[in-house]
Amino acid sequence: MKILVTGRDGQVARSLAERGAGLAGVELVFAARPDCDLAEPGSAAAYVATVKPDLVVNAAAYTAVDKAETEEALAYRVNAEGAGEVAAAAAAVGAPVIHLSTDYVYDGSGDAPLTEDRAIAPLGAYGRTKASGEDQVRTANPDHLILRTAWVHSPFGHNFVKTMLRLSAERDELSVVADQRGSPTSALDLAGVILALAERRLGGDARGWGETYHAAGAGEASWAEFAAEIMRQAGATIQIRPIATADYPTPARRPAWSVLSGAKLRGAFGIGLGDWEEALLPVVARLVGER
Ligand SMILES: NC(=O)C1=CN([C@@H]2O[C@H](COP(=O)(O)OP(=O)(O)OC[C@H]3O[C@@H](n4cnc5c(N)ncnc54)[C@H](OP(=O)(O)O)[C@@H]3O)[C@@H](O)[C@H]2O)C=CC1
Ligand SMILES: Cc1cn([C@H]2C[C@H](O)[C@@H](COP(=O)(O)OP(=O)(O)O[C@H]3O[C@@H](C)C(=O)[C@@H](O)[C@H]3O)O2)c(=O)[nH]c1=O
Repeated sequence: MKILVTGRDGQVARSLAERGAGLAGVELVFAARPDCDLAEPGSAAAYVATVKPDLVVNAAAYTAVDKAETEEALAYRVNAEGAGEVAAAAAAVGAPVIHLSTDYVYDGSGDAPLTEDRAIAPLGAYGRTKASGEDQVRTANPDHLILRTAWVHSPFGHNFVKTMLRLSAERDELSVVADQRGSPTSALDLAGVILALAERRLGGDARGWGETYHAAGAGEASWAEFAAEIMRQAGATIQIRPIATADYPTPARRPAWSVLSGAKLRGAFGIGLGDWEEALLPVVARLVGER
């Protein structure tokens, strides 16, 4: 069985490569950006038609949250139209698609873990383009799973854990927002869940497909608490100073509350991600070890 993953060099794709290496009966094919460029109409269709996968994971995306405020047309092309084209290309070869979306489709209201039936209302351009991407995937390929994840970190690419570790080597104190709460997620754990879902589907069990699920680390944290735990695990002595969002101005607005409930995914498939603090341990250990 052949699984095609777009966005070869991203955090989730590289985690899929690591977790999926040596899986019996599964061939993973990774599409690099030039070969399957979601910004180029027709590129995904041609690539998918050539590879003829049994299942597609769309892990490619425009993920620069602040930059998207001034590049929304490009972000829309990649995250909305491009995602729709990947899903349509999968449908054309009879393949189901697993598409990744984000907690930034929510407006940040709430004080209990969000469930998937909550109305979406993105605050920024990135979230808007991802919300539209969900719709385009649903329309283009009814045989889909949309997984909304959040606050993704890994030993790969760019992420908050790497930023915090880099800054901790340069400063004595770090100011980090304490009034945005969410669900830190290890891309490695997420990859394990994606592969489990894909294997079950390729084994012929399509129950639970055609739906949207949350797939994020269990528990919750503010960015400041996330940063403090990163420092604790890294053995760094730097002080994390909790601040308000207003004291850390950014071009894009971010949700104040985007803690995601994993109950629907667990109910449908009996799987989910573990506690975020535990999932962070191997990531921090690897990154500290690489220094
Ligand atoms: N990172 C996070 O915190 C979160 C991510 N998500 C979602 O999860 C998914 C995976 O995210 P993650 O792995 O972290 O993202 P990354 O930013 O690490 O990787 C995204 C990949 O997409 C590629 N890409 C960008 N533009 C294009 C394009 N035009 N055509 C083809 N490929 C392109 C990038 O290529 P290049 O390497 O050349 O830049 C990169 O390799 C995305 O859908 C994202 O929206 C959801 C919630 C949180
Ligand atoms: C670097 C830094 C950030 N912050 C704040 C800014 C922001 O509110 C929060 C996170 O900042 P970042 O810009 O690193 O993270 P951001 O790019 O907003 O991360 C998001 O990426 C996209 C792709 C998603 O889908 C989301 O789930 C989420 O993971 O931390 C500080 O308070 N202090 C700091 O020193």
